[in-house]
Amino acid sequence: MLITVSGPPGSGKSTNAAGLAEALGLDHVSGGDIFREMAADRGMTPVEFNEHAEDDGDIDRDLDRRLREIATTREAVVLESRLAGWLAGEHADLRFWFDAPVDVRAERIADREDKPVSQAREETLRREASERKRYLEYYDVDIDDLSIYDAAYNTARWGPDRFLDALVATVEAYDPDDDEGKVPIEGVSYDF
Ligand SMILES: Nc1ncnc2c1ncn2[C@@H]1O[C@H](COP(=O)(O)OP(=O)(O)OP(=O)(O)O)[C@@H](O)[C@H]1O
Ligand SMILES: Nc1ccn([C@H]2C[C@H](O)[C@@H](COP(=O)(O)O)O2)c(=O)n1
Repeated sequence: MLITVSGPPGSGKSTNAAGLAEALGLDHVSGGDIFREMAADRGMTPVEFNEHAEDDGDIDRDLDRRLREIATTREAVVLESRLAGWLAGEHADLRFWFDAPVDVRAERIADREDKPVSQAREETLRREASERKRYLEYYDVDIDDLSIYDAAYNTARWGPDRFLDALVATVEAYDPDDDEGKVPIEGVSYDF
């Protein structure tokens, strides 16, 4: 089984993808971990590397190529990244989208990164605008198009434990032999 988890910064992808993988006995592959490894290899912090990615399109393409490779060759994985659902395409059994209001996400990020909420909010909005433009330019992907997802959640509506229970229940209700309503992914240029 391949499950993808996508969403904006601070939506709870890493935390809940890890929990889901553990609950289901699947591997967890985090785009964030690979991104941080790539930053460390170049002697940069993730924040510096993020800024660098705005000028150097090869960073997104390199990360996304690695993630697509994983999506198309591995099984029994929860794959989590901004574009995991788009990258996995038809290889994904289930594609999830997580989100939360920007004020909530800014608070979470401020807490996680020990910075003022106003700074986290401003950085997050700026980064999202930059990513939106890059994904359109590189892959013809409109990140605001949620039509490809099998389920989209506002993680702020659920406490962490109840959210994980809801996710596990959704996966358990999944029938791999039933393709009814599955949205095909068309028009993406996997041009890494
Ligand atoms: N359902 C939830 N309810 C409340 N808090 C949550 C929930 N899910 C995750 N969180 C908290 O939100 C914070 C951000 O989560 P996480 O790091 O998983 O986000 P992310 O989407 O992976 O972010 P990024 O894209 O920036 O790496 C964490 O501190 C996590 O504990
Ligand atoms: N093309 C990309 C670029 C970045 N990501 C992810 C990986 C991390 O979770 C995150 C970077 O950290 P953040 O900006 O949220 O602090 O973005 C990706 O999935 N695809």
